[in-house]
Amino acid sequence: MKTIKVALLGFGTVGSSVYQTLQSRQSKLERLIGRKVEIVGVLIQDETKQRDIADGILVTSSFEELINVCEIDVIIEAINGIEPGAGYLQSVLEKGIHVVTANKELLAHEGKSLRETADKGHAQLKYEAAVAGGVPIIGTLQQLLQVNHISNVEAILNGTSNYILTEIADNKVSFQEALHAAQELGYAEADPGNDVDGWDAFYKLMILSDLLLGNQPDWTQVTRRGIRSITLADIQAVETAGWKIKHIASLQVHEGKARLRVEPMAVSQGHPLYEVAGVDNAVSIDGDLAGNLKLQGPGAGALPTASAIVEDFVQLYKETDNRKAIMDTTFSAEDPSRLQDWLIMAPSIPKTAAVKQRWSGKQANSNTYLVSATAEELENLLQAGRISNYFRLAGAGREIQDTVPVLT
Ligand SMILES: NC(=O)C1=CN([C@@H]2O[C@H](COP(=O)(O)OP(=O)(O)OC[C@H]3O[C@@H](n4cnc5c(N)ncnc54)[C@H](OP(=O)(O)O)[C@@H]3O)[C@@H](O)[C@H]2O)C=CC1
Ligand SMILES: N[C@@H](CC=O)C(=O)O
Repeated sequence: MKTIKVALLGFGTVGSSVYQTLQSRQSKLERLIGRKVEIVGVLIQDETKQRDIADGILVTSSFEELINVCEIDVIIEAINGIEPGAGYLQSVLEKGIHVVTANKELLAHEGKSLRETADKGHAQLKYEAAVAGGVPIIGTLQQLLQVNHISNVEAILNGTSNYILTEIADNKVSFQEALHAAQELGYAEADPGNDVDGWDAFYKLMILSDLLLGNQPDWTQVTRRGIRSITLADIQAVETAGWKIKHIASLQVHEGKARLRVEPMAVSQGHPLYEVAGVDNAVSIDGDLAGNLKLQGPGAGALPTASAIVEDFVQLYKETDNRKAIMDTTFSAEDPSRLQDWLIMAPSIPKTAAVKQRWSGKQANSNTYLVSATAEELENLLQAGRISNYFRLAGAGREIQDTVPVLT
């Protein structure tokens, strides 16, 4: 069984997280792909930096050394900017080495030419991580929405901008403080101007344009506005009017013509992007058959981006047998003695009931109780005919803070 040999270009926020994910998911990868995966080399810029990389893996600042010394099946690229990455990827694709990249700036500029080289070299070029971080929008559009006519895509594509707008609105921090936090969290680009001036979302929109329309518009015809000029006063005024400011990339097709824009917009409650907060990205798609679909999740950061990259990597090799289970797990029976949180509809719950009663302080009416109880205790209440209905709690707010006996 031949081992798959992988080289990483870049060992920053994304590259190091891909490294850790590939190392820690060895057995899962082997089960999915049917082959061992070995990282053979890492390209970096600064050889003096301390890095947590296992002995035996070549760490070098010379691309030539990496390519000449290591036998490589797949290159995972996570460095900044167009060059030197574009030149590196052209040369490896020519040789038939597969590429997985997170680099949207490079793809927006050179995607077409890289795809042509990949075709000639019989190599694959994958780039899920380049648009919307951990949200699988590329795969969804490529594989699952091919028959639909897509008339409208509206998306939050820059995690840093969404994070900054949310922080200013919710925590009243300054623009600079919010940007600094986004940098600390590994969300921002090496040059954060790319984020806050709308370039990053613009590049991602161009990648979507390539994918959906087979081409990009004249860049000078595309509106591109960032979030730099937005103040807390703007945000508060817009929110008072019942709207929220969101940085949105859009692609609208009308009468056979596409219009692309990147701009801060005021969105109303009920709009698919209204509730998208923090570092989350979301893509809302209108398909003529599917209707409106929305994909949402972390749009930046080490692990979500590594997730998209490693999923792409698996797709390069995944056996065609899709009946193979994705996860290797067994089933567990309900533990009747485990305390769980429930919303119970009941006229009253007797003090004698073996239920530890807790009240959230948010009861909608006097017949609704939030209780913590085991499945057995709940069953007893049901048997006693005390409960008209019950629901296990899910989502935010299920941590009940105050412990107040409900009944006297
Ligand atoms: N951060 C995120 O959330 C996301 C980032 N991306 C994209 O992934 C890529 C990497 O981002 P990120 O990890 O955040 O960036 P970082 O700045 O954290 O890391 C960049 C890495 O690339 C290396 N590098 C830079 N220039 C060169 C060069 N000329 N030759 C060799 N190595 C070089 C750096 O080397 P050294 O360590 O020596 O400085 C570093 O290891 C970018 O294209 C970014 O747009 C995509 C999705 C999400
Ligand atoms: N800087 C980017 C990183 C992911 O693409 C962002 O904030 O979205």
